[in-house]
Amino acid sequence: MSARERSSTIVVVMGVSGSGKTTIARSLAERLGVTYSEADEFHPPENIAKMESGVPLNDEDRLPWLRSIAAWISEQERADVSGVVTCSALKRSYRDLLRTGNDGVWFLHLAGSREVISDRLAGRTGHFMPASLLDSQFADLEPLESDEVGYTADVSEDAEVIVDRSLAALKAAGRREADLT
Ligand SMILES: Nc1ncnc2c1ncn2[C@@H]1O[C@H](COP(=O)(O)OP(=O)(O)O)[C@@H](O)[C@H]1O
Ligand SMILES: O=C(O)[C@H](O)[C@@H](O)[C@H](O)[C@H](O)COP(=O)(O)O
Repeated sequence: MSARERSSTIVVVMGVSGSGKTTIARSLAERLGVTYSEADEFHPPENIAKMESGVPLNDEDRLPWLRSIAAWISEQERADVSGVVTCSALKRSYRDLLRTGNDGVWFLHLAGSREVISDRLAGRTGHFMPASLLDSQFADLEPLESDEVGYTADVSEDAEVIVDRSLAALKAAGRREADLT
């Protein structure tokens, strides 16, 4: 389907662990009135166990996980349904995999300093991801590039401000869902 024919949008909320993906994605999905999905639920159990034990995932570990998320996105697009999904999508090659064949993908990168994000992880409880993996997340991170469709938000802002700015960026990009908010 060409960009002109495309009508649904899938917002992929990306960034390192603790950047606010879950917080922002939930709120964005609610404001847009669209379906929401959490990337952590697509990990095979061995990936979760690996992260829990303090070992970062590598490209090989992430491949089946990214393929499952891409399949979810394709399903929404085939049904012409819009949605929001969290996915760290740290590397450009991961994002290429997610957008290939999925014309409606629009990335929202939650970008911030190691200091701010590490403070937030220190305050988060009940999550399998250890804060000790944050350095490896930053080492893998390749920020959203200028030719990639989407928007980069500053995580030091309040969540409501990030959501408002993201909705404005979606609207500026001509995505119909944002007109309804
Ligand atoms: N913009 C924000 N301002 C302040 N705290 C935030 C913001 N976004 C997220 N948080 C808090 O930071 C922590 C990590 O956010 P979370 O949504 O779990 O990130 P991720 O899903 O990327 O790991 C949570 O405790 C959350 O409440
Ligand atoms: O690619 C990865 O290394 C993981 O997907 C990782 O980026 C993700 O962040 C974890 O699943 C932790 O979950 P949170 O991002 O929700 O902290």
